[in-house]
Amino acid sequence: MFSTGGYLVIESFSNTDEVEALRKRMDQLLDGFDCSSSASIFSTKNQQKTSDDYFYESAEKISFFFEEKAFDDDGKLKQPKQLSINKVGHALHDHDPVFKKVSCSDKMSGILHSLGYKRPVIIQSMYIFKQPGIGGEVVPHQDNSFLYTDPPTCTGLWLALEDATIVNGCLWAIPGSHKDGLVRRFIRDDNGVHFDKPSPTYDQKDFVPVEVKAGSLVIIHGDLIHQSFENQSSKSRHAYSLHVVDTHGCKWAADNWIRRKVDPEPLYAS
Ligand SMILES: O=C(O)CCC(=O)C(=O)O
Ligand SMILES: [Fe+2]
Repeated sequence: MFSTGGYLVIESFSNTDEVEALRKRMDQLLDGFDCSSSASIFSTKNQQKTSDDYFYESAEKISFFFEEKAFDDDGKLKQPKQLSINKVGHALHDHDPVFKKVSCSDKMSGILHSLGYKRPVIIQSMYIFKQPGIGGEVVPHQDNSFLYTDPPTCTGLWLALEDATIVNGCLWAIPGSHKDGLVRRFIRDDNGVHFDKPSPTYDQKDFVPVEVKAGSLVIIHGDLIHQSFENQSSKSRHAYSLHVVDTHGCKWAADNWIRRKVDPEPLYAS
C-alpha cells in the first residue's frame, strides 16, 4: 500500500500503443538532436558537473544529458548518440505534444486527485534511458530534496517504457522510509548547487527491488528513499518520470534548482 510502503505499482497503466508512442517520439527527438552543439554530463554522484547553465535552463526546455561513461579519453562518443544519452529533461511534458498528452491525461490527474492534490503542477519530466553497459547509477535519494515545497508535496510518477528488472537496473526502495521525513535538501545559490547536509549511509539490505513490466506506473512518495544501480546488462531500461508538486496549501522554495520564468499550468484546481 502507498501509505505504508511509500510506493505503489499500477500495472498496465499504459497500454502497448502508449508506451510505443513515447518510445518512438523519443527516437525522433534524438534524431533531431545535434550532439556536437550541446553537451552536459549529468550524474547525481558528481553534483559539480550539474552546476552549469545547460542544467538550469533545461527546467523549461527539452535538453539532452550524456552518460558519464559515454566518452573516450579524447572526449569523443564511444557509441552512437542513441546509446549515449543518460536522460532528456526537464520539460518534455510542456514542449512535446506526445509527452504532454500522456503527462496531462485524465488518468494522471485521477491519480493525483486520489492522492489529495488540490492544484497539482508537473514541475519536471525526464526520459531516462539507463543505457546497456553504461547506464549510470542513481544514488539513494528522496525526490523532496530536489523539488521542495513547504510543507513537502512532491510525488514521482515513474512509467516503465521497458521491463525493469534487477538485471537492467530497476528501481530499489526502502519500504516505509517515507515515514522518517526529509533528510536533506539540494539548494541552488550564487555558487551553484549543493546539498545542505551529507547523505546518511543506507544499509543495502533494507532496499527491495521494484521490478515492473513495461506500461507499469510506479508512484513514489517524495520522502521515499530510492535508488537504481548501474546497468551492466545488454538491455536498456527506458522510463518516463514525472514529478508533481502542489501549488495550493504549500510554498515552492525559491532556492530549488528549478527557477521557472513562466509558472506551470495546474493539471486541475479543486
Ligand atoms: O530511473 C531511475 O533510475 C531513477 C529515477 C528517479 O529517481 C525518479 O524518477 O525519481
Ligand atoms: Fe527519484
